[in-house]
Amino acid sequence: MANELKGVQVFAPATVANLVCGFDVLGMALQQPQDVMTMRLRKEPGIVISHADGYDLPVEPEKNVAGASLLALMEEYSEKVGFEVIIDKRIKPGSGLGSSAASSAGAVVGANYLLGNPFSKEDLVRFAMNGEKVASGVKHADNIAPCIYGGVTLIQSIFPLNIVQLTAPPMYVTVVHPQIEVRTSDARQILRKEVQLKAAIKQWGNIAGLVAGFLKNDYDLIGRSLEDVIIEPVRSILIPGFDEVKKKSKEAGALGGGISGSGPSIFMLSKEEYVAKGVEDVMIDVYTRLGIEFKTYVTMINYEGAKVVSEK
Ligand SMILES: Nc1ncnc2c1ncn2[C@@H]1O[C@H](COP(=O)(O)OP(=O)(O)OP(=O)(O)O)[C@@H](O)[C@H]1O
Ligand SMILES: N[C@@H](CCO)C(=O)O
Repeated sequence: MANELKGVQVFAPATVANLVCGFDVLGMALQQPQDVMTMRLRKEPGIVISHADGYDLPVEPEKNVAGASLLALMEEYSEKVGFEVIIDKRIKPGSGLGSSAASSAGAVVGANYLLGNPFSKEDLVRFAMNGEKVASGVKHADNIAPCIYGGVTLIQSIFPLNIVQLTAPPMYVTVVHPQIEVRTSDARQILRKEVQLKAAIKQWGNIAGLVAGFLKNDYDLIGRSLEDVIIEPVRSILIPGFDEVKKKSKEAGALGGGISGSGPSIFMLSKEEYVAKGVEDVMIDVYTRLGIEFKTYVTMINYEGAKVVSEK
């Protein structure tokens, strides 16, 4: 039954995909930043998108990731419906913090609520993956799943979709976003298509170690497993200051970290808040010296996914 309310406000969190070693399979939701969306049911079918931010993103439904995700949802809904969507992005597009996923996930979470929740979370991930296809050319769910489920998620399989929610201990996350844009589509194109067996063995050992570390609340194991021998060596050259930030953050006590999603943001995990703040000082120092504009966040893992926060 469609909700008779005029509209809802939805918050959709930033996410860190890959979590260093888990390319396309692991992701985590952050408490900050979060996109804000206002959604209403329309009397007429169709999608009307507008923006309350200065990013000049497309308004055509099939070009905007929110619209593409809603079109997929509408195709499976039993009746003809229409939505109005106002997007206020607080997660900069192309940041590597799951900006596209937040719009895709937020749109389908809001629509589901307005329609009286006919769809499961897994359905919503499936719909929102159509947005990722628009943004990066490929359907992947490592930002979408944590954005919808919250916490840390594992995409065990994408076709058929199998999402595993992982428990994870509280962690502080320090993020630096150098203000350069790295498009996910470009950052995927530069990757090698073949992997050496030796590197693959190292990588799947690290993925298994990281998942075990989360489930066992074992911070040392988490730290030891935050290593990527396949993707990071190729992509990190797109991010000035990457090696220095990583090295000095670990010296400051961080468990470890790496490229957030496809970059350019870098994230580091810490067990304690004072360490996370010391890591932020490291990041500020590196990017100030490099003369590159940047933004930092000290935040935490977010155990909640995108949600309706108020009815309007
Ligand atoms: N509503 C939207 N929000 C964000 N990006 C959008 C939206 N609609 C279309 N796009 C397009 O998607 C691209 C941004 O997605 P991209 O995946 O490159 O960045 P990201 O989501 O910040 O990074 P990552 O997926 O690595 O975390 C841009 O080309 C942008 O124009
Ligand atoms: N797994 C994706 C996340 C970015 O959207 C990548 O690294 O390309």
